Amino acid sequence: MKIDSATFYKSCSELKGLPVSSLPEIVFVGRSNVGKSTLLNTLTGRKALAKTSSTPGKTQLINYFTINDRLYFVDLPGYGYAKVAKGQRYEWGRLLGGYISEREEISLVVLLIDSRHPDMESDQQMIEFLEYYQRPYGIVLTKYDKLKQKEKSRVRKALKSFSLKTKFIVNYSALSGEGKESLLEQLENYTG
Ligand SMILES: Nc1nc2c(ncn2[C@@H]2O[C@H](COP(=O)(O)OP(=O)(O)OP(=O)(O)O)[C@@H](O)[C@H]2O)c(=O)[nH]1
Ligand SMILES: [Mg+2]
Repeated sequence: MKIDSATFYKSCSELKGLPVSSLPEIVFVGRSNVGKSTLLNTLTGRKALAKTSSTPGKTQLINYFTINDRLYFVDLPGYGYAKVAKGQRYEWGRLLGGYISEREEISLVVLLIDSRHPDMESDQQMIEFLEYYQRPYGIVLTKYDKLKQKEKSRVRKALKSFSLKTKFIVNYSALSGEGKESLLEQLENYTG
């Protein structure tokens, strides 16, 4: 797909605040700090569309962006960040889990996994969750620029053992732009 326009639409702190429109939603999930908001910015070519931070836990709400006036990209709070207060973690988990399991408009979940750590338990749990609720999902390996050559061949192997139902695996670097075109091509199939 080609992105002609991308604008912030709204933030939701509760499931009942989600938009009532029936546009398809492509959702970006992953551990805190994996690069979800950064990916949204590089993918849309809008540097400051989504707020990013080097400190985990930046995105705390469900953020909607309107793409080409016909679908939404949705940026979610990350999971797996131990330093977040317990009550807050519970709250995010509830929001995240409720959204993914119940939201009918979701056409694809893009699961971002740090290419340096492809075997985190929380990511495996997310994959199980997605498969349980029969959500179509694809995997993006982020921060690919940080990998050494030797590590690159190891990553996919590690992933393949537990992510059998993924629609795609794309290597992505926000720094070099690697993976951007192939991810856009994959997303084309889920624009409704
Ligand atoms: N080297 C490198 N750094 C990246 C890449 N993508 C993201 N980062 C850095 O990773 C950090 C976290 O990025 P965010 O996009 O804010 O991460 P997030 O997943 O939205 O995090 P939360 O909102 O806390 O869940 C920032 O310092 C980014 O600059 C990448 O492809 N390569
Ligand atoms: Mg974020």
